[in-house]
Amino acid sequence: MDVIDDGRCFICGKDNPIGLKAQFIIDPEQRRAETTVQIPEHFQGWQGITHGGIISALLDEICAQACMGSGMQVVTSELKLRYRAPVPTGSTIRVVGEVTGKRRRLVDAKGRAELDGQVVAEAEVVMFRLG
Ligand SMILES: CCCCCCCC(=O)SCCNC(=O)CCNC(=O)[C@H](O)C(C)(C)COP(=O)(O)OP(=O)(O)OC[C@H]1O[C@@H](n2cnc3c(N)ncnc32)[C@H](O)[C@@H]1OP(=O)(O)O
Repeated sequence: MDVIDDGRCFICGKDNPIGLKAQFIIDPEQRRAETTVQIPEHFQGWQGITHGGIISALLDEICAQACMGSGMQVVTSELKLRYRAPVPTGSTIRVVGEVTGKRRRLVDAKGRAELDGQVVAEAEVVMFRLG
């Protein structure tokens, strides 16, 4: 399986006009990635509350970025999520991911989203290494 980054990812793509255009701080030694994003109003589910799928996508992406930042090309195989608190649209959240282990072609990672220092969602992710 080949994957291509053409800049149109709805989380990170610079060329996706309706995307979040997230930018990442990558620490390859710690196998860690971090981003801070403001959630636009049009990403709501319930009135005024960010859709859970958006939070999920951010946690998926940050874990993928932590893998890619440490030199591994991956796709997501499995994602387990815990939503701890609602995220109001318009708010700015910090999303952090890190690689926690490797098993043959599988890479384990975990991520968390924080609002004002409070963890609002956590994820455990299994990535599949390509190549
Ligand atoms: C520009 C930046 C973009 C960032 C993107 C963010 C990340 C994403 O959103 S990626 C997109 C979403 N993910 C996908 O589209 C992936 C879809 N899935 C697939 O393509 C395939 O299932 C894939 C590649 C994961 C595995 O494919 P395949 O070659 O069929 O392997 P498969 O036979 O299923 O598994 C190989 C081995 O790994 C094991 N395995 C795979 N996944 C898991 C898992 N989650 N847990 C345990 N074992 C697993 C299998 O059991 C198997 O083991 P064994 O060899 O012992 O039988």
